Amino acid sequence: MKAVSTAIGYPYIGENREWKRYVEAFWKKDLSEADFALKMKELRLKQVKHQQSLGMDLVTTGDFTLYDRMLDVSTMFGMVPDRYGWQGGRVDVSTYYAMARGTADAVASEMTKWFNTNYHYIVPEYDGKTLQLTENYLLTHFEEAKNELGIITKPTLIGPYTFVQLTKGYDKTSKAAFVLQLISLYAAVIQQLADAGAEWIQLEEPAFAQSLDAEDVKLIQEIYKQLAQEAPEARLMLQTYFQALSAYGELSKLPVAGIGLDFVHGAEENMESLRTDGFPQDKVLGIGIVNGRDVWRADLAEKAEAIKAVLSLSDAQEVWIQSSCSLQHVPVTTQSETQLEPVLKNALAFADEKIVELTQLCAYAREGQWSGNKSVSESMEAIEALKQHEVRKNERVKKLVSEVKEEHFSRPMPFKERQSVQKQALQLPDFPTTTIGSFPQSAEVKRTRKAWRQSKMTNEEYAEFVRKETARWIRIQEEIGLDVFVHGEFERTDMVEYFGEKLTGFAFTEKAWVVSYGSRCVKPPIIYGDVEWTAPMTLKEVAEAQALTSKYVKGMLTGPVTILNWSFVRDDLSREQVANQIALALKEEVQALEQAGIAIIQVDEPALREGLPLRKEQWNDYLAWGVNAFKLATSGVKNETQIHTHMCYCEFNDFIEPIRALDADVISIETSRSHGELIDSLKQHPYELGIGLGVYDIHSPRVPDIEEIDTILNDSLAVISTEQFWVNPDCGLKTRGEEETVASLKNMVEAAKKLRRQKQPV
Ligand SMILES: CN1c2c(nc(N)[nH]c2=O)NC[C@@H]1CNc1ccc(C(=O)N[C@@H](CCC(=O)N[C@@H](CCC(=O)N[C@@H](CCC(=O)O)C(=O)O)C(=O)O)C(=O)O)cc1
Ligand SMILES: N[C@@H](CCS)C(=O)O
Ligand SMILES: [Zn+2]
Repeated sequence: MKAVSTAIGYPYIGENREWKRYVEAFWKKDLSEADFALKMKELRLKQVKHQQSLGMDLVTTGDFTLYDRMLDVSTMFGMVPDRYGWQGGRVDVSTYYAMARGTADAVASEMTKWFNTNYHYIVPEYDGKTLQLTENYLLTHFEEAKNELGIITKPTLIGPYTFVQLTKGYDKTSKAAFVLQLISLYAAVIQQLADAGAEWIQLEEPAFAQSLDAEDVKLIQEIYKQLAQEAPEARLMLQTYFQALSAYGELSKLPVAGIGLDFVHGAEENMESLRTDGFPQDKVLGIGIVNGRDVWRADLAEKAEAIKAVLSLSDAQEVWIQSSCSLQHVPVTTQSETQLEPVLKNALAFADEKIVELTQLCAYAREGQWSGNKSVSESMEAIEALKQHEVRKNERVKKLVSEVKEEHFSRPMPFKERQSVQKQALQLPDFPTTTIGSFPQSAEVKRTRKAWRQSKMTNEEYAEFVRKETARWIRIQEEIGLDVFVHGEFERTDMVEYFGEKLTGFAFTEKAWVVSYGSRCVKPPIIYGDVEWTAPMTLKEVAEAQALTSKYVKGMLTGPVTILNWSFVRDDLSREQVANQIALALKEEVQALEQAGIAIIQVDEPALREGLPLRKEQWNDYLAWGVNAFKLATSGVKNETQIHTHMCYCEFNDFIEPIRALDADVISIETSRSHGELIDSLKQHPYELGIGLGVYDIHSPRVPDIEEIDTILNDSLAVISTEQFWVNPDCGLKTRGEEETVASLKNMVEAAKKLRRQKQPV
């Protein structure tokens, strides 16, 4: 039997985030377009060569992007909305980045979460224009690897069904025209690749793992039938991931040469499908066996058993031993980490280490046995050593978790009554204005933090810097005229990493970056032990800020589910158990803030929705414990204390009920890029708690004018009453410049004042 090692994709940022530096240098005009193109090409080739040097049999191309791979497909097919002034032909790099980031004249395209990950893609917009093949970038990437390195790679692109599912702008009537054009263009791209010598072309179809109805299955069958007819020579590898393949019986018969299944996140169901329906003899089976979503070293013996079990059910003549999904969701290599304690480091595997595991498992699959390989026992020992680590044996945490009772999950007074108590206590004006938490992380803020981290500054000097920056922004907020202030989060690198550094059970890394959106990266902490609160984490900064003003300063915490979903999490406990540990730690912080006189406390949960399973039938289970974890952290406060939460980067239209279940007194949510849709949704599902719909997009340097905000506010009045109405931007302002932030917020405050005048009884 033939066995091939491969990965669905590889992280493009580079070991030292070189990719990010080049992209941002180009944006700042520190790099010319020609030099930028050259640097990108060098990086692509380096990454292909590197993966081959690790022993991988079949390296992927097309997993590299200048911003986002969904945007790559949109622009390849000429799906460029008119507002960017594109005249046809090749989509130049400035139009490409205009779509991603917006310009002074044109708002950016919408951005949202990629399935259940912390990666965000640019939502394709279909506006009825005829699609066209502008440039086959996949061919360029394939040919450069072939010609310059002599490596025949496997080009990959987001598959047509997933692309259609994630595109906005068509309706029932225009869908058929859109899909038909799209298939022909996909076929043309694929055929060109096959003609150029690509032996395999990979189509990524994570949407095949979502819940599919009969109509979806029919559409998929039509798309793939048509593709096979139009590109008959191409060998297509259909990759599904993040869950088991839905409608396996029908979809495993699609006219493709191979199918990849996720045997990590959909293992049981995929195994059951193999047992029931078998695997087509004429197809290659992709066995997604090494977890592309975690950072843990694989237990090779266990994985080998799993491969054996799959093989016994499939009878495939050729298998690919591959990652469960693209490795873009994990950092590049553990070798860059110099500070991690050995027991932990030894139990970790990032992308490069996972590739080595794939090659080892592939050799096993090929030979049917381990041949003189120490890796199996080494992996078992590393995992066992971590299991026995003291950090997993915290009796205080175990006791606290065991003492949690039903009453800890809810506030004693229902919302309506709390609302009047809080109205009385807080005495805020109608349409109170506020921000989401962070203010610009200027170059000076980042430089100072870097100097402190490198011990070039004492703790006291750094704390004094943060205090001054906070005080400056308290004055700025006073000048702007906001009603509820924030301290600005200047002490934080990242809203999750910061808490990870303060709580026990977390490890943080030096270079373990993954892309979150565009060039923005995050360094998820690693939860490897029991999570415990040992001392206040945010109190000093918030209390100092509060002492500087008579306005309320919101306490600012990241919620338990967001900390969980944006970290790499130990796999020996359930996610629910870890969420409850985090919630109990946050509960202590909430109480510390309240005792210090902080009257409004915001607990952000932007990642609650992203954690939803791909299958709708599994949503309730997840939401039950997710919502409870939030309530566990926030319900212990007095009735007068106002709990806020915040969410962003997601579709809220089907999420109003879970938001209500949080029972937060106020939620601020991102809506400016999809305001109309949320208003429609709120019409259908009235919401009675406090709510602030984001009034401007914070991803773009563009300053919204008063009229624009005014329109959004007035539209919102159709679904939100004065008693519950808050005014705020979409999200935190850490990525923005100071000047544009102040100008935007002044306009926001003016628009709120206008609304107050408009609503005043005459
Ligand atoms: C709200 N969002 C978040 C998500 N996930 C998170 N974990 N956190 C989030 O806030 N998911 C959804 C969204 C995604 N949004 C963003 C927004 C912005 C960023 C971002 O700006 N990332 C930064 C890295 C942040 C950070 O940790 N910065 C460090 C500096 C690290 C660094 O690069 N230092 C440089 C020196 C810098 C200098 O000299 O000026 C170096 O060491 O060389 C810090 O602030 O100290 C990014 O740059 O990408 C992410 C997600
Ligand atoms: N409080 C955080 C939330 C981001 S989702 C911020 O303002 O950056
Ligand atoms: Zn946000």
